[in-house]
Amino acid sequence: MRCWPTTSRSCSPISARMAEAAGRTLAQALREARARLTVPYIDDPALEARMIVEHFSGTSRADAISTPDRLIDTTTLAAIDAALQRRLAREPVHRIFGFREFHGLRLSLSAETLEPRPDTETLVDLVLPFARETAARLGACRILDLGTGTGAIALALLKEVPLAVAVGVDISDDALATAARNAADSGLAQRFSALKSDWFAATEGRYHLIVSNPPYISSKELETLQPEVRQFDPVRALDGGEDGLDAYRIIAAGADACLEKGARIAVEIGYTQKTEVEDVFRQAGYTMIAAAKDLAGSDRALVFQR
Ligand SMILES: C[S@@+](CC[C@H](N)C(=O)[O-])C[C@H]1O[C@@H](n2cnc3c(N)ncnc32)[C@H](O)[C@@H]1O
Repeated sequence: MRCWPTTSRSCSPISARMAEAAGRTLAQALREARARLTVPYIDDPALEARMIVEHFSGTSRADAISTPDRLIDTTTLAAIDAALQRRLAREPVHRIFGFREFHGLRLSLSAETLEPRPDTETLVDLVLPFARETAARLGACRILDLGTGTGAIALALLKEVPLAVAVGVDISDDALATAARNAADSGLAQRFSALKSDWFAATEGRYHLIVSNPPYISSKELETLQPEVRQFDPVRALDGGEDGLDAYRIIAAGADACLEKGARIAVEIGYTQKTEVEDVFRQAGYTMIAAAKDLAGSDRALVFQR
């Protein structure tokens, strides 16, 4: 662009305004987003930049390769810019989007739901054969999901086991509303009930399978969590009490009254907690019959039976 000698202003503000008015190409938007996200606390800036740009521009990886020169309009650029600012303020990408994929389901998030983690799919996969076998043998599998949050575990099991029904318990009204919405959005509402309860306090009936990813971080560890977790996941979903085991003790002590004969209890655990959680359930009369590690090779899910 030509700068007229009669003006004392430098060229760049005019260039910036013109570029803004004209938008950016997809390749430019991706490059700029990656550069902005290149900060010490983001492990993979290229990946996160791509997720944000693709989400707000409605483009795909294939578009970035086949049509890198396509123009991104200024409204979309403003949305990308706002998302990048939120990410730089440590908000996780899926919180910014408002949803997260879990076991093939798209789950909405809300203020009081934990963002479901891929590690939790380990628990789902570990109990699926039992849920399928129970449903095939009895014509039903009744599942109780304690601390359901978005409904992630219960809904993933319902999706895979058409004869199963589930009750998702939570103490948070916001989480229960989100779980119910996720059930409806996933076409699973007829087999899912959201129940407000302090663990077992309001539950009724007996179940073939209890599943839970309870809060399991010790209270003193909470302060050491990265800001993405500490500031954006609800504390009630994280805080497991002084030693992180409070919820396991409550579940182990209260499960018996809710279990059918031969029923199982499956819990997610923190990667250092296998022995302690096994002890908690052993003292309550249960035997550990299966355990699984997550994709990183850490202990992640345990299954118990009387
Ligand atoms: C770690 S989050 C798990 C959420 C979801 N199941 C998942 O795996 O993504 C724990 C959940 O337990 C719920 N919770 C905490 N205290 C509870 C209580 N006393 N009774 C019932 N649910 C509780 C929280 O609200 C939160 O949704």
